[in-house]
Amino acid sequence: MAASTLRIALVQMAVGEVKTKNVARAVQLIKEAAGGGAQMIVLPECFNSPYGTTHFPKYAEDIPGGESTVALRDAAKKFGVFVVGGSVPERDGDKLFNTCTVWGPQGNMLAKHRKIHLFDINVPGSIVFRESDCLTAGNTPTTFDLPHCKIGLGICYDMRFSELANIYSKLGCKLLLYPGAFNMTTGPAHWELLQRARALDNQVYVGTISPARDTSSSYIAWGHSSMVSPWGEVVSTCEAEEAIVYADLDMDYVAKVRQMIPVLTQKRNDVYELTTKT
Ligand SMILES: NC(=O)CCC(=O)C(=O)O
Repeated sequence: MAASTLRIALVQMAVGEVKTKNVARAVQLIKEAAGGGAQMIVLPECFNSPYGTTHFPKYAEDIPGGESTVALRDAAKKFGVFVVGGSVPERDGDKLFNTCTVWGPQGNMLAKHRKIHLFDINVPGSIVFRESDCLTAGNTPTTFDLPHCKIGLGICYDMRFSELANIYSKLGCKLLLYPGAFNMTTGPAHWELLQRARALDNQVYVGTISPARDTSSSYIAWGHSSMVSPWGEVVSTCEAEEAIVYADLDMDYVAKVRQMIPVLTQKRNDVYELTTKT
């Protein structure tokens, strides 16, 4: 494989009520994906806990130090891979966050992203959800570096906010990752559309990573973890069941797309400008 190519695995894992089983399953799937040649392995949003505001306080942990992120650190080191740990409910003093950690092959923590945009929606007759009933929002865009490229992180609802993706592209990211758990209302309508939009607008690869669908849970995830190319095409995907989605990302292709349609250098910063406050 060329040095500019990154083999990534998106782990759409089944998440149940027993935290220790979820963590053990994540480690097992990291091992399987590493065996499949993945250099970076990404887990879904809330991989250690069912997704729901009644569950978050019960499953929350300190970071670092909590059992779920310690298991990710150890797995990254044992299998010699980069691990993007989806998210876990994080406890920090009297506050809870929805937090993604990233681990390098030496067991070093490379990044920690707290979900910036909390999922508060009301679609009458379909779904009402208020993460802000128990979570606090993060305030900082998060990037980290692999030898292949800079990567930007968002968690689920963060994907709806194009400004965050635009900031990541402006910072030099060639890949954006969104562990997420869309549902049976917004999933079919918006999941792929948003992912392709973020990819096309910013001429980056975009990966989404969902839990597998569990029709017995109170919040039913849409699934369909996927990788989209900087051209806006879905290059790897799956349905709703547990799966590992592999994709070989060619970073030279990012440059080719940007050269052919150079929108990123054609911005009219004399007319408008994007800035970040952190
Ligand atoms: N976990 C989430 O943030 C869900 C976001 C979602 O479903 C959406 O439609 O946005």
